[in-house]
Amino acid sequence: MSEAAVTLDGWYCLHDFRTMNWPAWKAISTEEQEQILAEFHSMIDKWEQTEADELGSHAIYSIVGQKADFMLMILRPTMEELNEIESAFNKSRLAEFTIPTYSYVSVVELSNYMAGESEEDPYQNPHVRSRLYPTLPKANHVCFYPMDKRRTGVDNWYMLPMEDRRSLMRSHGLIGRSYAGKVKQVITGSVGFDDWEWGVTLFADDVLQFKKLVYEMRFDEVSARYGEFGSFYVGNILKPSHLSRFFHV
Ligand code: VOV
Repeated sequence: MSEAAVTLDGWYCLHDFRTMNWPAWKAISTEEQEQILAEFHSMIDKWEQTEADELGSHAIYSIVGQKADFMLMILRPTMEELNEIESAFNKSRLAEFTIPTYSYVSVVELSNYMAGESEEDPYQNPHVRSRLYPTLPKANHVCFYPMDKRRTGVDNWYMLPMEDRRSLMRSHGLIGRSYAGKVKQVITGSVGFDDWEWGVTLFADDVLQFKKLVYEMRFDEVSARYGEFGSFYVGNILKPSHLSRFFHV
């Protein structure tokens, strides 16, 4: 049996994708739309307070293409809190005008492939903590997709010796690092939680950097040989101050 990777696990994560029922939204009065958006704004105000208190984080992006109109990404210390937020949104008036199209449940994950031999408790290390409990960047763009590592025939990631996986991940990390300052990644683990093994959420101010990074990684062995990918979602930041423009019909 291969040595299992040991993970450090941070905040729980929900990606919630919604499509707007624009015909229904258009059918109500402007006044009613304003009341509904005010309720949504007060929900976001609460999330912002939680983020300021460093007890969670969130991101709201409009999604380009027909897979969804917008995405809520929520990070919280417990699965119960994620569920409460999801449920509060579903009970809000705005939700009556949305159609759920996709969701993803996971937890922020760091693996020990790059970890050194240290006696310290990684959960006390400020750098590790900032990655396990991140304040999501307010970058112009987001890119989300779920992925697996292959388990077929000779290409079985889970049967590779730890040392081989470590060296493959080192090469992966080097490519990633060359995008420092351009793309920020949040890797969330979802084994036992959702249909794929990881969620990959990338943030960038220049949307083209997603394509460049993902493409470059396709040629790197860990992605070329072992990566399997789900649907990609790409979008633009939806700042609270721009919500009325987004919902204006
Ligand atoms: C923005 C750049 C970037 C950087 C710097 C980076 C670095 C690193 C490091 C150093 C490590 C290992 C330690 C840890 O931190 O966990 C990882 C880990 C991981 N990555 Fe990564 N990755 C990036 C980016 C990045 C992308 C774009 C993808 C998608 C792959 C692709 O082909 O589309 C990805 C995937 C992953 C996954 C699924 C894991 C977990 C693998 C496992 O088997 O456990 N990742 N990653």
